[in-house]
Order: sequence, then C-alpha cells, then structure tokens
Amino acid sequence: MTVTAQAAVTADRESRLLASVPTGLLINGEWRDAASGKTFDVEDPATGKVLLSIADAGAEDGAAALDAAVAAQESWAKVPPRERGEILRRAFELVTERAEDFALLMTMEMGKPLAEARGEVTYGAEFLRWFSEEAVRAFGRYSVAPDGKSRLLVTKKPVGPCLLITPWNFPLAMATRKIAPAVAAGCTMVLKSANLTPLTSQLFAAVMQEAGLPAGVLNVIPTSTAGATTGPLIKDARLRKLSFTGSTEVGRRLLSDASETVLRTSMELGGNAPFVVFDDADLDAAVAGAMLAKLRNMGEACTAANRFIVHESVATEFAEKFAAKMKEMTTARGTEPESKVGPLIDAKSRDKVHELVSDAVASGAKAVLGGAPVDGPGYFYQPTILAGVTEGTRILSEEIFGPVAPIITFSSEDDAVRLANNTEYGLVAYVFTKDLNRGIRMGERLETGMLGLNAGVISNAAAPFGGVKQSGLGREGGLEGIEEYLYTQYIGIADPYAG
Ligand SMILES: NC(=O)c1ccc[n+]([C@@H]2O[C@H](COP(=O)([O-])OP(=O)(O)OC[C@H]3O[C@@H](n4cnc5c(N)ncnc54)[C@H](O)[C@@H]3O)[C@@H](O)[C@H]2O)c1
Ligand SMILES: O=CCCC(=O)O
Repeated sequence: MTVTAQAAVTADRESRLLASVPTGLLINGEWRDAASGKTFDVEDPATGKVLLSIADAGAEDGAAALDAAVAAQESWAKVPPRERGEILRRAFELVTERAEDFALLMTMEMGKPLAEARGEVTYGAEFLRWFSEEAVRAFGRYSVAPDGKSRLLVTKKPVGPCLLITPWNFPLAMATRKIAPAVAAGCTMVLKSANLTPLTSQLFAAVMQEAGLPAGVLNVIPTSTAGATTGPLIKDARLRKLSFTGSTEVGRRLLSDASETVLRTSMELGGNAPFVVFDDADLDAAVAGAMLAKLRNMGEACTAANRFIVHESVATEFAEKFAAKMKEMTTARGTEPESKVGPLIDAKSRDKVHELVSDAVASGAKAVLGGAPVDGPGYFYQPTILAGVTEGTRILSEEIFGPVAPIITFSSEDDAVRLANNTEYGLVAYVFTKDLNRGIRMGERLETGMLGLNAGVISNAAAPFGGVKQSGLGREGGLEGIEEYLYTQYIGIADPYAG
C-alpha cells in the first residue's frame, strides 16, 4: 500500500471512531444537549485541528446531574455487591475488546504515542477488573466488647453521591481509577472530565451503559467552565464526596470550598519526583528506569521524574548514557509508527516547559541534549537533558510536565536525602542502588507516598497510589482504593444474655 493510501485508511478510521463518540452530556441514563445549547471544541495537540465539538455543561446541567445521582443512590446501594462486580467485569471485557478504539482516541485527543496509549488501556481496564473483585470484599466485623457485656457490629456503607474530577494526562486510567471503586462500593457519581481530553470519558461512559450500569449511577458533564459548573455541587449538602485528580493549586482551592460542608475528599495532586542514582547502581538499569520515569507520557505524568539526583562520581557517565538513549526518541504525531514522543498538550504547557529550561540554562545549566521546542505544527518539545543544574534553580521546584531531565549531583547519602526531600511535594521517588539495605533506608527516609526501588514505573491497579505533603490525601487502587468510597458504621448491641 502506498503512503498516501495508508494515510487515507488512517484518516477514515479516525473519522469513523470520532463518529462513534457520544457528544452530549450523560444525565440519568440519557445523552442530551447542554441546557444552554453550547458546545466546546476538542483539539488534536499534534496538529491543532478540531477533532469534535461536544456539549458544554453549565451550572444548570451540573444540578441536573447531581439530582440524578442523588435519586439513584438508594436503589444503587441495594444492588448486591456481586451484581455491581459483574457490571465492572463486563466493562473490563468491553474496554479490552475495544482496546484499539480507546488507544487511538487517547492518542488523538491527548497526543501520547499509540503504543503508550495501548499501555494505558491495559492499565485503565485493570482498575475495572481489580474492583470487580473487590466489590464483594467490603467486610465489616463483629466482636464481643472487652467487658463482655455488649456486642460491637462494624459495617461499611457507601458514602453516597460523589463528584469525580479528572485531569487530561491519562484520559482513561484517571477515570477508571475513580469510577471502578465507586461502582464497587455502591456510590452514584457525577464525572467532570478534563476539558482538554473529554472524548475518552464519553466513550467509556457509553461502555459502562452497555455493561449494564443503571441510569443515574454515572452522570457525565464535560464543560469548559469547570469552576462555575462544579462549584455549586461542592457546596450542595447532598454531595457526600469529592475525588479530585489534578494540580496542587486547584486541589487547594477545592479543599477550601469543600470545608463549607465538611465534604469528604480524596486529592491526587502534583508531584516533583526525585530520581536518585547511587554510585553502586547498575547504570544501564538506571538509564532504562530513567527513560521510563521521564519519557512515559512525554513527561506529562504526576509520577514523572522531575529531578535527577546523581552521585557526583557517576554523573557524567549517567548523563552520556541517558543522552544516547534519549537521542533515539523520535518526536511525531502519536499515530505515526516511528513516534516515541508525542506533542505536549497545548501551547501554554509547551511555553512553560521552555521557560523552565531557559531559566535553568541562564542559571548555569548546560543542555547536553535538546533544549528547545520543535518547529512546525503541534506542541512538540525536544527530549532534553540539562547537566550541572544547581540548588535553588526554578526547574527543581516546579513540575516540568515535559520531556526534560535536569541533573544535579550529590556526594553522600544524607545529601541525597536532603535534596530529595527539599520540596513541598511527596508523591513518588525513584532510587537506584544495588545495596538493598540502602534501598530500605531510603524508603524509610524519603517523604513520599510511593517509592520505585530500581524501577522507573510502579503504577499498578493492585497497589495504593497516592502522596503525602502537598501531593494529596487518600489512596487510589489496591485494597485501600475502595475505602475512599465507604464509611464505617458502628452498631452497639445490648448483651444478648442479659435479662
Ligand atoms: N496524583 C495523581 O494521581 C495525579 C494524576 C494525574 C495528574 N496529576 C496532576 O494533575 C496536573 C495536570 O493535570 P491538569 O492540568 O488537568 O490539572 P488541573 O488542576 O488544571 O485540572 C484538573 C481537573 O480539574 C478541573 N478544574 C480546574 N479548575 C477547576 C475548578 N476551579 N473547579 C473544579 N474543577 C477544576 C480541570 O478542568 C480538570 O478536569 C499535574 O499537576 C499532575 O501532577 C496528579
Ligand atoms: O499522572 C499521574 C498518574 C500516573 C499513573 O497513574 O501512573
């Protein structure tokens, strides 16, 4: 087949896929237009072209979505856990069957290379399978009170209607990581997807309907006016839970709003991951880990290694080996077979990345590789390595969210710990060493919710994902994930032997 014929087949497949994506709001089981009749455009970050226009929810639609979630809550909580689990299991199978559609749609709206988008489909679907199994395990307990006179019955109940707010960087996985445990626990939901990448959530919501989720359990309100549309919901006493994934800046604001009704919250916020390489590390393994920790999702991940803290005796060799691997990474639209690094999400993000790089270079760092935006359409940035970055440089304290690796050196373990912990964030850290005792010590001394020991990616539906400090509150995935959507009720029972 000629290149032109292949391009025509790809374009045709993309148009057919877009035509299958619902463009309305999902409220009480029906797809409908926004009350205002307004729509907003979703763009392809590789070309800047509009992919689709979808309904733009306003406050009135938000209220209707919450009404539907509130109305469905009582009956949904009574659905047997096994049935809720089976809906999730069917959804897992449907997403897996349509993996290529989900992958292509994510690549089109978010930009990540197709191979990575396929990886996200597997990761995102796994939350559906994991929580299909957890749905039947929300156990309580029964015990005899210490004085023997009464009985203590402890049960778990769904928290009630939830507002779920997701970011643009993992359009499927960030939604399934919230929706699956909420469904398993028996909660109803309003999902506010990211305005930059709402299409995957639209398709996923249609799959949940097909899997048998009753009307009103999942309501979806994409919007270009996030604050105005969700603000009233957060202050509505009928809402019982806010689960937010996004920046620390927005999370802080939402926490403040949530305090008005003492709303229960989960906050999965920003990161500033240190990637520590000791002098005894296997440098090839460290470079392989660095490639994953830095370039997964073009560096647009909360888990992305943001600061490479490398022992001074191996820093030059590490930088050279890292640069050699980075050089092989071709930037291209994610649908192109050669693409290893897709575009950043928008011009604003690309400009911010370049601002941080320029500031580091002006402060004395050297660009061993890259250091500039890629000319032409789309928001591409060159894979970049900065050596000789010094403490106090802005790039070490802000999330880069791009394919840029700043390297700073250390001389002792204490020094590495001090540099790694010198941030308001505490999501994840990566440590490369052959000394297991040192690895364990680092785990104990680093102030993070997660640690990758000789591993550059550790996200797993079966593990508790989440941070400390200003990286957030709560955990998603693992045994802990469902607890975010359950509350504990204690029933005290009088002595069954008394009179
Ligand atoms: N810890 C995690 O699990 C995790 C996962 C993914 C992304 N993130 C973080 O998310 C950020 C990138 O995502 P982003 O740019 O979409 O973040 P963002 O905070 O700008 O937006 C996140 C979501 O919040 C919405 N939003 C923005 N302002 C709002 C408001 N006033 N009221 C209600 N909703 C509002 C957005 O529309 C989007 O849906 C990074 O900081 C990244 O580290 C964290
Ligand atoms: O962006 C943060 C989420 C990344 C992940 O779940 O691995």
